Amino acid sequence: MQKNISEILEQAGVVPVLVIDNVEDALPLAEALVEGGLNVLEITLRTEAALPAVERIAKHLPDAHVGTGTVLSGDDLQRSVDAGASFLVSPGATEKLLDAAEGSTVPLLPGAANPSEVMRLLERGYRYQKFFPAQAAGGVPMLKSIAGPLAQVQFCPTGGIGPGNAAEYLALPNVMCVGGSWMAASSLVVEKNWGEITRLAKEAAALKG
Ligand SMILES: O=C(O)C(=O)C[C@H](O)[C@H](O)COP(=O)(O)O
Repeated sequence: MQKNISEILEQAGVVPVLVIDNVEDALPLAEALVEGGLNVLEITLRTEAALPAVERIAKHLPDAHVGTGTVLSGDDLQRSVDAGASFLVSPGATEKLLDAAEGSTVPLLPGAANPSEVMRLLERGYRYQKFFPAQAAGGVPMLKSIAGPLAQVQFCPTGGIGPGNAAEYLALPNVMCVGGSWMAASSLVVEKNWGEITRLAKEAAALKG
């Protein structure tokens, strides 16, 4: 259910959240990010190209840990596992999704946005959670407040995080990594500007401290 997810995410520091429109971009994009020092990649299931992209990266880039994001259902979960995803990320959590994840060997990082959601996930055994949408749901002050009563939970905040505020999140004791799309903006992917993506990835990787 969540076995090994902390090892994958803690060493990641920053997790690029990717929207891939063209499967041909998958390998050069992943290579550019790995070259910049970011080797844990989340590919959102928002495009037709997402699952073929996961397959390609899982097969050809052993240095990368590729997972899927926007996992909303048991079906999304199964298709991700079949494509070779090594972790699964959901923006929230439903009972149906959590039931489906119980039988999965690939770990799930479910999302929570407030203390009740965090507690519900804890009841289901999830000590590692995505905090989404991080900035809109209260950002760094919210995570500091949650750390009081719910200190045992480690978060990967995502949503509205960029080079200007990522370090502030990463400095919190209850943050194991942050996620974000800034180092692989769609304009850079459309231009195939892999060099700039590597440069931004290097900057992001340096934030780990
Ligand atoms: O698709 C999912 O599973 C999500 O939860 C959404 C992503 O985490 C955000 O889209 C990334 O947010 P930005 O870095 O603000 O672009």
